[in-house]
Order: sequence, then C-alpha cells, then structure tokens
Amino acid sequence: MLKIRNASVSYMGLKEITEAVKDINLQVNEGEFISIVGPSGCGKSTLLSLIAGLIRPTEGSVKNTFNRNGYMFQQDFLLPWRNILDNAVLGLEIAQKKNKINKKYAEELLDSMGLSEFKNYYPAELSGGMRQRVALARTLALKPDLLLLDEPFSALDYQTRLNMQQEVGLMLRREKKTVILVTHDISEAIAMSDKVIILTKRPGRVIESIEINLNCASKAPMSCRSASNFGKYFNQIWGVLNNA
Ligand SMILES: Nc1ncnc2c1ncn2[C@@H]1O[C@H](COP(=O)(O)OP(=O)(O)OP(=O)(O)O)[C@@H](O)[C@H]1O
Repeated sequence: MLKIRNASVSYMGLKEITEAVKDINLQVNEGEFISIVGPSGCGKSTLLSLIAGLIRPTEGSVKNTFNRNGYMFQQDFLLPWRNILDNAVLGLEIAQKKNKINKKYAEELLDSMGLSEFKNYYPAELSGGMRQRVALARTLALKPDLLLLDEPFSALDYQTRLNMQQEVGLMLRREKKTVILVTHDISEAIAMSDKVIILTKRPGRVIESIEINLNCASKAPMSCRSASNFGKYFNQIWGVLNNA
C-alpha cells in the first residue's frame, strides 16, 4: 500500500525556491489503477518521483510498502545497439536477475504484446507503438508490484495511442497490477482508471479525487469510451481542471 500524508516538495535553486507540490494526501491500495491529471508544470512528475523514493518530501511523509516499483516514461529509452529481446531483458540484467526463468518471462511478455517476430530486430526498425510495448515488457519483466507511468503514450500518434491504451490497459488489468498513471489526457484517465486525482496548478495540491464507475461491462478502455456516463465524468473533470 502507498500512503502519502501532508507531503510537500520544494526544489532549492541557486536564486529561488520552487514549491512543486503541497500538502498532498493520497492512498493507493493493491490492485487499484489511479490516474493523476493537472495543468502543465503542476508537479505530477515530482509526485511520481516522490512515490518512487527518488526524492524525499520537504515536509510530510510517504509510506510505500510495495516491494518493487516499475517506471515507464514518455520516451522509450531503448538502446539502439541492442535487439528487442536484449532490450527487454536489460532491466533484469541491471538488477542481476537475468536467469532462464526470468528471460523466458520477458519473451512471453513480448509474445503477448504481438512482438514474437521482432525479437531479433533493432529499435530503429520498429514503430513508436511497438517500441513503447518493448519498454513496457522491459518494465514488467521485473515483476513490479507498483507501476508508475509518466505520460507513456503522449509521444505516440492518436490512433496508436488509443490502441496502446487498450492493449496496455487490458494487460495491466489481467496481471492485476497496481498502477499510477500521469497523463494530460482526460479521456485516457477516465477510460483506464478506477480513480482520477486532479491537481491544482503549481504548487500542485489534490483538488479532487473522482471514483470512476463507467457503465461498461468489460474493463476494455476502448469500449468503455462509449459508456453512457463517460461524458458526465469528462465534463466533471474538465470543469474542475479549468478552475484548478
Ligand atoms: N530538479 C528540479 N529542480 C528545480 N525545479 C524543478 C525540478 N524538477 C521540477 N522542477 C520544477 O517543479 C515544478 C513541477 O515540475 P514537474 O515536472 O513535477 O511538473 P509536471 O506537472 O510533471 O509538468 P508537465 O505537465 O509539464 O510534465 C516545475 O515548476 C519545475 O520547473
């Protein structure tokens, strides 16, 4: 479980102090899919770094009892000189966990993402969406308990982005992962999450936390976009964001 209590982060510059986030209270339970939305520069990435333990709060506390955290970013950071399989096992290598079983699991992840035929290809030979899937396989190969996704689809074209939301959303639900997704895209947040957290402009504070219960039998992000109450959530979040 993750529990953040009254946490604030300030960056000490040479000339000034930048208050990035302020008085954040947040709890994330196992298996939950949370999205964080907010205006540009409001401290979303700072909040993820705080959760991952990469930075400490200036005030307040962060208790993260998830064993392993996995990160995925807007850029895929694949190494161009390594083929796809070697990229997918890179995290395992760095963590000194590359063995036969774990390597096989990484291969299975690539298979499940439709990349079976591309294991010997190099990143430059793949499309943006395929590269992001490799980056996700590299992250999931480490079997993280908590996944921190920092705008992972924002560099993709719109159609690829929708496809990735669907594929990644379904996979993470299947694997029952706990996920915190940072995004600028309100529709993406609604289609993928159990809860949407809205931050104010900098210093980011939690202005609203909205439980999403779409009238949608499946948890598939694409079909959930046509749920009868999707528009209601969109307008609600849009309204809060515009006053944030
Ligand atoms: N290492 C740092 N040192 C100083 N200031 C920083 C540092 N990292 C972030 N900031 C500042 O903190 C504020 C919040 O930045 P952050 O990247 O967390 O916001 P964000 O919401 O993720 O931004 P965006 O929506 O543009 O991706 C910004 O004003 C930024 O300039």
